[in-house]
Amino acid sequence: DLNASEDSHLPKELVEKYTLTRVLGRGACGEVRLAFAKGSCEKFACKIISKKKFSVGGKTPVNLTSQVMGEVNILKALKHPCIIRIEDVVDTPEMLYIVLELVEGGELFDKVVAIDKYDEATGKLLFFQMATAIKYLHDQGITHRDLKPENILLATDDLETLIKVTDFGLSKFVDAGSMMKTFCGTPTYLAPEILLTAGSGTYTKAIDCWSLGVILFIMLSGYPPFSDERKDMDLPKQIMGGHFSFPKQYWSEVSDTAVDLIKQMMIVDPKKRITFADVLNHPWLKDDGMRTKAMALMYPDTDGMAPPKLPVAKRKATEGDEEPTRKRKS
Ligand SMILES: Cc1n[nH]c(N)c1-c1cccs1
Repeated sequence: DLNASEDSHLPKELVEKYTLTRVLGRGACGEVRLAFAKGSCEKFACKIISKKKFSVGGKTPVNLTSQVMGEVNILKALKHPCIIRIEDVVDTPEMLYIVLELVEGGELFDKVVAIDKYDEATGKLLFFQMATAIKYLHDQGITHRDLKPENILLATDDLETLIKVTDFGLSKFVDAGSMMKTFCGTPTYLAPEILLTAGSGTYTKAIDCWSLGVILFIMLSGYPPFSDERKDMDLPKQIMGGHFSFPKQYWSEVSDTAVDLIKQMMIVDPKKRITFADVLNHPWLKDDGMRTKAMALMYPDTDGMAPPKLPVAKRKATEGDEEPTRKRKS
């Protein structure tokens, strides 16, 4: 728990509204603490980001802060049952505090480790929610850029549960040295074009499709398509060459339709890769029973009937849109 001295470092604007307690997790951009709203005692997850990550030579460029705040305000406007909601943001010269919706089912990553792998029906139910959430983000002009099982949270401990995507849209700011950070971790979920175009920074929303294809591969088999344990080929070469397979030993119980979708999501050439609109129309997801269950999880108060689709205000063109764009100079 935070002791008084740590608490004293928190900004007044945060402390007057929330009590921060134990650490829930540590992400790439800082730690996440359990927070209680004063008065209602409603529980939240407070992400604490040190701006030192953005700073160049110890100074945080003012325009970068306003860009981050601009981005955070766009994210605050997002509203989807499978996307973690931003409740509040407190900005200070040194730190950024983002108060987020709390879910208590843990990370997809830990669940797959615990159960070895998902049965196909449950994997499809969770994957459909993820694809729906990312399609919504893309329709708002936002590319996630860092999809991995750690950024997919589960609402409950049940196998068939609502999922929540988190950590979207901020990654291009938090790791200002994004090229460094992008390449300092293991590129398990990284699309080949990021490795192939390193330095030019051109990328499109299709990178999210690749990453979600890798996640689906892992959910249905229990192991990753690319591994740095391979002796004959290093990880970047495996990814850029699309060197992955579906050995019978692990894939005999998985339908050909599911395998076909993974293959289409993990096409190396982003121009040939399936789009999210087509993912959602793929035969594997043409499953009314699954969709009824998903709708009931996403819209529980409306016996699964989705609310009417409201016209979405298109964001100005920004990074990650269809045309390959130059990544923001870091
Ligand atoms: C965000 C968020 N909402 N609900 C939880 N458990 C989180 C966490 C992210 C990272 C560690 S915990």
